[in-house]
Amino acid sequence: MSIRAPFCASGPLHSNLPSRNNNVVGADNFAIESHKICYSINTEKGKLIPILNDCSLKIPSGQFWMLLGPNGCGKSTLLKILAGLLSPTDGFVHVRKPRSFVFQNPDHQVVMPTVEADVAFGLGGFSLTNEETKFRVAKALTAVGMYDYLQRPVQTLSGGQKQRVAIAGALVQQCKVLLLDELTTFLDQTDQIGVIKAVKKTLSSCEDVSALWVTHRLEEMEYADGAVYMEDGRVVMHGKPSTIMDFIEARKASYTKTINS
Ligand SMILES: Nc1ncnc2c1ncn2[C@@H]1O[C@H](COP(=O)(O)OP(=O)(O)OP(=O)(O)O)[C@@H](O)[C@H]1O
Repeated sequence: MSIRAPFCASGPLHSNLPSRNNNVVGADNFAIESHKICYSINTEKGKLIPILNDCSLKIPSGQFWMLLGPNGCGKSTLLKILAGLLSPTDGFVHVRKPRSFVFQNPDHQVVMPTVEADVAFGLGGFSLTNEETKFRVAKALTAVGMYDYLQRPVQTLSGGQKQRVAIAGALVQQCKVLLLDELTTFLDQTDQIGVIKAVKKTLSSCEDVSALWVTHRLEEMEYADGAVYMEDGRVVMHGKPSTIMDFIEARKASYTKTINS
């Protein structure tokens, strides 16, 4: 799993969980599939706090999906489980690999002085020649519309540009699934649109890459192929964006109240 941040998960994913028939879960046409995931936290006083309950979803390969729901409903926790950063207490999860998790804060993403070096950083363990590295870096930066910034110092980039470089850092490792945690939170409106369009374009140009994008912004749904809606630690529904929008519209009063609180 590729992750461009201060902590990292390694080893086989959830090897303690039951394996299932491939016809039911983990089939190749789904990039992400979870079945009845539960996640609880043990407090120091020995109290068990349930965070996720029976979360099941299926996201087809090559698609761009959104994950929405009120504050505290469990979106980030679910995303971290899909990324392998947390292990579920119960249930089954299958995510195509390699997969990459990109964080909310653009300043936590970039680790090297120039754009080119930063994107190449993720190829450290790949034993590639210089030419191969340069080719892959150029391809990843082109996919997110940042090739012209190859030699730029990363500290001179805007937040949205840093996010796109972070996404290129994931793509350069030929990841199959991008897990994106509220990337537009710290960005101004132009950068927000720039990043979401870059992800959308990347998915059209890179064969078979899927993305799950956590957001609070309903206007971003116009870019989605599908959406997952959560409440109180549960996946309430997932499917076509229009169906999810209708559902949220019907609940808008409570949804708006919680996301604005
Ligand atoms: N380590 C933890 N200890 C205690 N509670 C936790 C912990 N991690 C998450 N929670 C709780 O689990 C719930 C879900 O958190 P999570 O961050 O997944 O929600 P979210 O939907 O991403 O929220 P937001 O939209 O505000 O980012 C919240 O009530 C949160 O306080």
